[in-house]
Amino acid sequence: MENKKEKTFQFVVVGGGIAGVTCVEQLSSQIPSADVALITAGPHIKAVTNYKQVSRTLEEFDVEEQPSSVLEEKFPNLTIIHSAVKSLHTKSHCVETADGRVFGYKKLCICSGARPKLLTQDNPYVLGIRDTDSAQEFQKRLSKAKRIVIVGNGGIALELVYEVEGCEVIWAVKDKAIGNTFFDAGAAQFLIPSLEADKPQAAAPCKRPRFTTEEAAPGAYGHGPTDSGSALGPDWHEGIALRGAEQVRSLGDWPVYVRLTNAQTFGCDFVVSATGVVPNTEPFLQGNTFVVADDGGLQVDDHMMTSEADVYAAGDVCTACWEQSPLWQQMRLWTQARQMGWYAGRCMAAHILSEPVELDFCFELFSHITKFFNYKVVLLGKFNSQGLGPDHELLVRCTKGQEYVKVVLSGGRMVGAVLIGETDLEETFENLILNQMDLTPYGEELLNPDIDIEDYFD
Ligand SMILES: Cc1cc2nc3c(=O)[nH]c(=O)nc-3n(C[C@H](O)[C@H](O)[C@H](O)COP(=O)(O)OP(=O)(O)OC[C@H]3O[C@@H](n4cnc5c(N)ncnc54)[C@H](O)[C@@H]3O)c2cc1C
Ligand SMILES: NC(=O)C1=CN([C@@H]2O[C@H](COP(=O)(O)OP(=O)(O)OC[C@H]3O[C@@H](n4cnc5c(N)ncnc54)[C@H](OP(=O)(O)O)[C@@H]3O)[C@@H](O)[C@H]2O)C=CC1
Repeated sequence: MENKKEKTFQFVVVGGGIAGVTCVEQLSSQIPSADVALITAGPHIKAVTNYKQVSRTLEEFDVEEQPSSVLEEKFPNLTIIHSAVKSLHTKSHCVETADGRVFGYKKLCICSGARPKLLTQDNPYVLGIRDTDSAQEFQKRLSKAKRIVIVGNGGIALELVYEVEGCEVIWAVKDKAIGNTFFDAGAAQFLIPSLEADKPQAAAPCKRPRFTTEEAAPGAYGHGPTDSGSALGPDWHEGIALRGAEQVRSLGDWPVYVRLTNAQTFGCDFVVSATGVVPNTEPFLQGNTFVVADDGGLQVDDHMMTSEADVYAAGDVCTACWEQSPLWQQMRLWTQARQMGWYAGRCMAAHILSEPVELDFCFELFSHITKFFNYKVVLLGKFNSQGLGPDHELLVRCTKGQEYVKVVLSGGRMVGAVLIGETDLEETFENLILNQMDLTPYGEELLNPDIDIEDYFD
């Protein structure tokens, strides 16, 4: 391999998604003279735009698909190589691309993302949604569909059941409440009426969601991964019509049938498997000795380093295996991909410059801003009481159709919160979680709507 190397770069980053691009930007601005290469399978790169720090840990931004030349113009020492990495040779510090080229590295960061974890593989009637291509394929199929089955209860399913119009939607959920990855049953109950109501911008004329509470039978149907590009992100469905063909077919005439574990069988035009993701590790594992976490991600330490020397990883492909703050957990999200990519770049540069680097503050507190069913949603800390014992306490305030506020207390201290609607509480609650003040004296007054909580804690 050694003598096949076309060039050796100081830094090589694999993957043009948000983690890889942020890592490259960080490396290029920290050491402008360094030779940096970004190797990516897809034709475009993802860039963070309109970045806004909302509070100490909450951030909001847009994501834009851009031609890679924009990045190369910004950073003259950056080379972008459009090819998939086929193999990695950690001993000789080089990667081989699908078009047969070999590049050496001093430090490497793997940011190859993840792909949909489909119910079954290689069935043309089961789709996953990940990148622009798979979203377009979904839209094309939906335009002719009269009934679809959506399996899964996480972010993608929540977005789809709200957005899809003109097509009967059967939503197969194995939990008792909707949105289990983000919400508890109370928040789910608050959101349900939005599914039945007309959407603000347009009515949903033929939307007939039906809810089941059983898991899809494992022998359902599958289709191979279609995910060479980067993952979609906030507002991915804006600008693409998610409208079906409106009329319902007669029974007995469907291209595919899904049998659920509650013994019900549904015919449909196709199945969307919105059942989570699997990290893209394949080309990197073979011949190397990476330690892989239970969820299939490359294990990384508090410097984003994998178990292989000089190899870092960031974003959806990695699993955070450092001793974590009691208020943070990994979720494969846009924000964490940006934060990890940025921090990995910082660590790689610091290691080359022999400078110390400490775990970034953003990993102190889990925070996420998003939108579901047209409501602003803010999640902080252990928002779903993750990992807490039975002695934790919940305070809830709910105004139907307007807001849902839940606070998680442990030992009298706030450790998490769910804020749905325009509550304006995120900054105050973030502070209360970060400073771990004993809130026992305030009791339920904490959520009293007649008290201006911001003034209260000033
Ligand atoms: C439909 C959808 C909606 C979402 N909505 C939200 C949201 O609202 N908020 C939120 O926070 N998160 C959201 N997410 C999650 C978010 O998109 C991901 O967590 C994030 O994009 C991960 O970024 P990444 O850079 O790690 O990986 P990706 O974006 O997957 O990028 C991986 C990159 O690696 C490249 N690659 C892969 N293998 C190779 C290889 N062998 N060689 C070279 N290159 C390779 C790919 O081409 C790609 O460019 C959503 C995800 C989906 C699918
Ligand atoms: N607004 C946002 O922040 C959004 C974020 N995303 C992110 O994109 C990624 C992909 O989204 P998504 O695919 O929805 O993944 P998620 O991990 O969010 O959710 C997967 C869901 O599928 C369920 N599930 C898994 N296997 C089965 C099965 N065999 N039968 C029935 N249900 C099953 C899971 O249940 P269980 O948990 O019990 O295993 C879970 O409810 C995630 O990282 C997600 O966080 C996506 C869209 C929007």
